[in-house]
Amino acid sequence: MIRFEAASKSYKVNGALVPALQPVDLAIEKGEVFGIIGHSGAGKSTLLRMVNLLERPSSGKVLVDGRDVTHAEGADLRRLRAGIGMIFQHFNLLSSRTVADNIAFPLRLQGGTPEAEITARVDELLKLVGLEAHADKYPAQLSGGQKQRVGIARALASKPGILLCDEATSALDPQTTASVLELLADINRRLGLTIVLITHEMDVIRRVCDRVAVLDAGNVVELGTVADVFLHPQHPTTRRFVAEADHREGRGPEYPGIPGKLFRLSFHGDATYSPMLSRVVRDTGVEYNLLSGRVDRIKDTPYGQLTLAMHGERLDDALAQLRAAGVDIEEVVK
Ligand SMILES: Nc1ncnc2c1ncn2[C@@H]1O[C@H](COP(=O)(O)OP(=O)(O)OP(=O)(O)O)[C@@H](O)[C@H]1O
Repeated sequence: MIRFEAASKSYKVNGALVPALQPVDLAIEKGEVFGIIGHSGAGKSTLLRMVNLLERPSSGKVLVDGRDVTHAEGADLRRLRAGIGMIFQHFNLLSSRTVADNIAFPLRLQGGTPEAEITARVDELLKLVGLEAHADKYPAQLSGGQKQRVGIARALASKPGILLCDEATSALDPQTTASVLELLADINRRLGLTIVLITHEMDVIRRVCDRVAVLDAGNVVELGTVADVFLHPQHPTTRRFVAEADHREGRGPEYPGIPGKLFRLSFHGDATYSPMLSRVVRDTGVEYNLLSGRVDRIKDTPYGQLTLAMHGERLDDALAQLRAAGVDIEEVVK
């Protein structure tokens, strides 16, 4: 539904062209929540803003719903943008307008919608984002989380098929972040909306996204389902993001003198809650020390990750049994 075909971007700085994004090939499916993660300056905003042509690619193409929109102008561009909502880190609300008027703003700007219809739509959106009681307040009277809810309602006013989220939770505390992400997941499920979000936090990706692209210095260096990328990060940049999200320990020097080899065991889905480790340990007689562990969720699916030091004569057998039961095992170099 959204395709980048060798889409690149360079900016003119002091007369010289500076590359921000190398040619990117990427397909984002209808109805998925797609995350783009990268450090500051990696090119995330540039890539996101090419979807609604706030930035035009310097080369290559952008296709939305199968249509090449790279050079869309005038009415075509307006139609494209009406079908794509956007929310921002700092909400970008109009401070002199009430919540209801902020939400109604794009419909009034667009024109052609009768006022009674606008009022009904605003009521519906206020309910969707849980702000029924705040319609007549001004942005300054709202918390950050409430402001972002207004931003979301406003972005959905013209019933877009795509929602772009530009660091939408970066200015919010962890609890408010969780509730806004939950709202986005709910909207995705209920309205079948395609959501593309950019973030520098792996935890945001883990909570709501189906797939993720990792950007590094203008290149997509890793792309896959969140479970694959989160549990088996390949690129050094991805590994760093995952380690930050995990507060992960388990690298050699922290465990001097621990006998055996170190392994990271990853469980995903039903395997997470099955007692297979104790079964295998009993059966093979291997010994283990638990060095670190975490059980959590990737979107709606449980996962677990344990770092163990294991030793025993039948270690290979134990590893083979665990693998056969669907556990991913990675040896950690001490
Ligand atoms: N309008 C512009 N003019 C010149 N250079 C730009 C412009 N916009 C972005 N850049 C440069 O392009 C590169 C990518 O920027 P971009 O904003 O896409 O990265 P980002 O990953 O979104 O970073 P951040 O997380 O800090 O917003 C950076 O080096 C940035 O300085």
